[in-house]
Amino acid sequence: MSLDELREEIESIDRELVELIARRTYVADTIAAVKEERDLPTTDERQEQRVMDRAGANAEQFDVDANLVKAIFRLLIELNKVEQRENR
Ligand SMILES: C=C(O[C@@H]1C=C(C(=O)O)C=C[C@H]1O)C(=O)O
Repeated sequence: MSLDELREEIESIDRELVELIARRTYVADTIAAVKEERDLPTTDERQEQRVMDRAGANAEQFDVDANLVKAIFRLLIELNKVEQRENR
């Protein structure tokens, strides 16, 4: 594969990543509505821990750096909480 072709592959993966981030964020909107209905706080630390543990396990399964993947998930969780707070 040429450098240009490899970069095209990266470009396509980057687009998919953004699409997945958008989908995760859209779900947060629905979660915000459910939490508001049930009078629950935006932050759920036990759920965050489950998400982080799962991210670490998935990283190991795919042989990528677990700390790096967890850092990305920390950002995704914060993004979700900002979105949820804006929607309640
Ligand atoms: C999405 C939720 O809200 C928050 C965001 C989370 C996430 O982005 O995974 C996890 C827990 C909550 O602090 C949830 O409660 O599931």
